[in-house]
Amino acid sequence: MTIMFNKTPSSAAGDRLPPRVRFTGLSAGHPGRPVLEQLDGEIPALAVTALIGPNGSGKSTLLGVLAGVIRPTAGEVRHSGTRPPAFVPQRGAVGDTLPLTVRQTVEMGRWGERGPWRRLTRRDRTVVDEVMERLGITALAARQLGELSGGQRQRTLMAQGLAQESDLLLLDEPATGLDPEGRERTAALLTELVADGVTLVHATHDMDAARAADTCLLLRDGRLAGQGPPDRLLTPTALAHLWQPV
Ligand SMILES: Nc1ncnc2c1ncn2[C@@H]1O[C@H](COP(=O)(O)OP(=O)(O)OP(=O)(O)O)[C@@H](O)[C@H]1O
Repeated sequence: MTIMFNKTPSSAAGDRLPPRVRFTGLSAGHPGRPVLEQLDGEIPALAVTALIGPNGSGKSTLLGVLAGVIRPTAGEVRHSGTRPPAFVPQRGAVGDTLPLTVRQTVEMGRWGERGPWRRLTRRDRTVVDEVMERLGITALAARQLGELSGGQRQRTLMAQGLAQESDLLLLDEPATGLDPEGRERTAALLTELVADGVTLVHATHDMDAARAADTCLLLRDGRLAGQGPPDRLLTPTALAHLWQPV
């Protein structure tokens, strides 16, 4: 098993960018539970990739591997970026009872840069201010995480991810449970982030969000069932096959 970070991305003008992440023969899972089996694929740079598949097909596990929080049991994951990825988990995965305000939660996004016990610099505070403004949560700064609605908590976690200023943002179902306006704002934000130089991967059950992505990875029972642009990949036949019982 190998995980590599390449510090020198080649970006000669006009060249097709190398993928931000390439994985080959990738197997991974949880203690006593193998999930992903022998995946070969890539995450194109400066694009939105949607991970699609039924419940339990391995989307969150793949995000965990890309984020570096789950170690592959076999295969290779090769990163071409210069910064560690930022991972935004499903909002349900974050405890309601954590005694943290919204601002403190977003500030944790700077810990990778600063360490948890150091004072934040002026620049750190500016980054935190900017991402909170961008996500529309400035007015919630002093509220406890546990007092927020689902959508507000989702935006707070997203702000924490953005505060890391990574060039690879991994989002686990960022729009689940949001109202239509919230889903539209999330979709617009993803497009803006790519324009800002971020590579995005999001797991989703929302077919509109998947169709708006540049590329899709279809997972079925821990295996890669397809990879490519949504108009080619998300055909009625492919989707019917994906959701057939294994
Ligand atoms: N912490 C864990 N320990 C053991 N098994 C786990 C753990 N997390 C997930 N699993 C199992 O791994 C498999 C893949 O789960 P994963 O969360 O990656 O699927 P998913 O495609 O993201 O599902 P969903 O759409 O429901 O979020 C499932 O069988 C799940 O039960």
